[in-house]
Parts: sequence; C-alpha cells; structure tokens
Amino acid sequence: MGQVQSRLTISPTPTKLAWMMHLRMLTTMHGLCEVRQCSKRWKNLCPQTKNLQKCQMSSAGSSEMLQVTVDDKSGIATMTMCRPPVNSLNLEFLTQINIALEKLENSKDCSGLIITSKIPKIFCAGLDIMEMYQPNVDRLQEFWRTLQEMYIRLYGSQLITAAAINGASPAGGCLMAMSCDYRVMAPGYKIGLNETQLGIVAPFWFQDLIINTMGFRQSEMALQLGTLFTSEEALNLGMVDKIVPQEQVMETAIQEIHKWKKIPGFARQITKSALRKPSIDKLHSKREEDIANFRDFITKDSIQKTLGMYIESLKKKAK
Ligand SMILES: CC/C=C\CC/C=C/CC(=O)SCCNC(=O)CCNC(=O)[C@H](O)C(C)(C)COP(=O)(O)OP(=O)(O)OC[C@H]1O[C@@H](n2cnc3c(N)ncnc32)[C@H](O)[C@@H]1OP(=O)(O)O
Repeated sequence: MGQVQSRLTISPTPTKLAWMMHLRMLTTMHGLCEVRQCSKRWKNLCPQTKNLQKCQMSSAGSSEMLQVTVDDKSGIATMTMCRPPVNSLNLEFLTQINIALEKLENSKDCSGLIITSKIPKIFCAGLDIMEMYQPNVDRLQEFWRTLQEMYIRLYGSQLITAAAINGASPAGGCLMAMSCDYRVMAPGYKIGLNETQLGIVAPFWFQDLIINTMGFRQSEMALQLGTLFTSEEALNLGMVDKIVPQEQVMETAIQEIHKWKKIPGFARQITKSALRKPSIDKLHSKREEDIANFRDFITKDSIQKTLGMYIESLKKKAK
C-alpha cells in the first residue's frame, strides 16, 4: 500500500458489561457530528473520541486486536483483525470494530475500506463461541446487539468495502465478508454459514444476506446443510468474487476499490443504499425481537449441551 497517512490502534477493553454499555452510549452520543468535525488525521480526533481511545488503551495491555490505517493518497482504509488465536468475535472485539467503522464512515478523507486479517490462515472464525456458552444473559444480549450493529454499519456503509479473505471464514466471518461490496479470497480455505452444523440457526438477517449475495436456491441448500465451501466453490456460487494467490489478496482488493472509485460516488451510494436498505430496515424493525429470540434460543439447555460438545470437539482437534 502507498503512503500511510495515519494509524489508529484500538486495543482490548475491559470485560465489564457496564463499561461496554457506557462505551456504546458514548459512541452513540458522540457519533456522527463530532467525528465529522475531526480533522484529517486520526491523531487529531475530537476530544470526546480521543478520551474514549485513551480509556481503551490505558485499560488495555499490550496486544492489538484491531489495526486501522488510512492511505493518504487513495483514501483507502485497511482494518486488520488480530485477535489470536482465530479472530473470533467477542463483545469487546465487535465493539472496537464498530467504533472504527463509525470513525471511517464519518471521515471525509476515507472513501474505501478493506477488511483483512493478520492471523495466518484465518480471516475470522465467526462469533466467539465462549460468548454463547454458559452466558451471562445481559452480556449475551449486548453481544448480539453489537453484532447486529456491525452488520448494519458494514452492509449499510457508504464506503466502497472489500473483504480481503486471507484465511478461513466460517459463520460470522462469512457474514462480515458478505457485508462488504466485494470479496477477494486466497485459495485453499473454507467459507460459509455453517451454523446448522453446530446445532444453531442463522437468523433471518444472515439468511437475507446470503440470499442477496448468491440467490435463493443455493442459499437454501447452503443454510440447511451448513456448508463450508472451498474458495473455488464459493467463487462458482458468487459468494466470493475473485480468487488470487495469498500474496496478491490485498493488492487485488486495493485495485478493485480503485475501479469502483471511478464511478460517481453519489450515484453508486444511492444505488447501494436502495439495494441494501430493505434488508437493513427489516433488521431495524425487528431488532429487539431478534435479540430476545437469540437469548431464548441460546439459553435453552439442549443448545447449551450442543455448544458444550462443539467446544470440546474444537479443543480435541486443536490438541
Ligand atoms: C436464533 C439465532 C441463534 C443462533 C445464531 C448464532 C450465530 C452464530 C454464528 C457464528 O459465528 S458461530 C461460530 C462458528 N464458528 C465456527 O464454527 C468456527 C470453529 N472453528 C474452526 O472451524 C477452526 O478453529 C478454524 C477453521 C477457524 C481454525 O482452525 P485451526 O487453525 O486448525 O485452529 P483450531 O481449530 O485449532 O482452533 C484454535 C483455537 O481457537 C479456538 N476457536 C476456534 N474457533 C473458535 C470460535 N469461533 N470461538 C472461540 N474459540 C474458537 C479453538 O477452540 C482453539 O482453542 P484452544 O484453546 O483449544 O487452542
């Protein structure tokens, strides 16, 4: 990538639910208008946002879960996930992604976004299963709301968005990739909505997203069977748009965004919004119902038992 203008590093946050709720309230309160007033560089963020970042960093420790860089010349941002071992999405990680998405969305200097991973062979393992196993119910609901938020922000983004899928991308990882405008993937990995294989159910908005991406019939089969597709199968189905060797994934995503940037932005954005708005509106209108449904489903004894067995199988496999 060319000259990097600035870098925003968001580090892990404390785990307390109260803090997460506070964070959400702050991001809502200091959302659109304040961030718009921010200067060109991330380091000149508005006071409220700066404080927010300081809080996060000071309570953080040294690991970096999400790195965001913005290329000065092209206005293309790169969001690199780095939450070992497999970039699974827990409440804190999702919150950081949402904060970064909000900032990028409201920066007049950013026109495109690439999402990728720093973890070898893994794009994103989907939701952190530990969030759903023996959960605290308040946190579980907040977790789901934060995932909804990520989908609404990413699928509804005005930016040109691309997923540079440089590793495995099951379930929530596939959701994240499909929420982008374009997907370029390296060969030899798996991607798909495999929820039924875990004994859980992809909610209606996951279903709508895959249907919007690759059509009803193929989605119907993929969802019921919980199929994880190879990169090549995903390309044939239209789940991803291009396969290139691993080392070319990022550069290809950048080139693709450049191509999209040649289209008048206003026309492209209105078109995108018209196409995606019905799905986003549907989730908005059923948001609380969807959270309650998720909570009631996940906390069932039978589902807890199934999740416990799945966790065990993952642990055994990892040994
Ligand atoms: C009404 C609606 C109701 C419910 C809807 C709920 C929707 C859920 C959507 C989801 O996203 S569910 C999550 C689905 N994800 C998966 O099934 C992925 C499972 N993981 C894998 O298949 C593999 O780990 C991998 C292909 C991603 C990577 O393979 P590999 O490189 O061989 O790593 P390991 O399998 O050895 O795993 C390393 C380490 O990471 C832990 N782990 C893996 N995935 C997750 C995860 N999603 N959440 C939390 N932890 C995960 C795994 O247990 C290993 O941990 P150790 O402590 O044993 O090292």
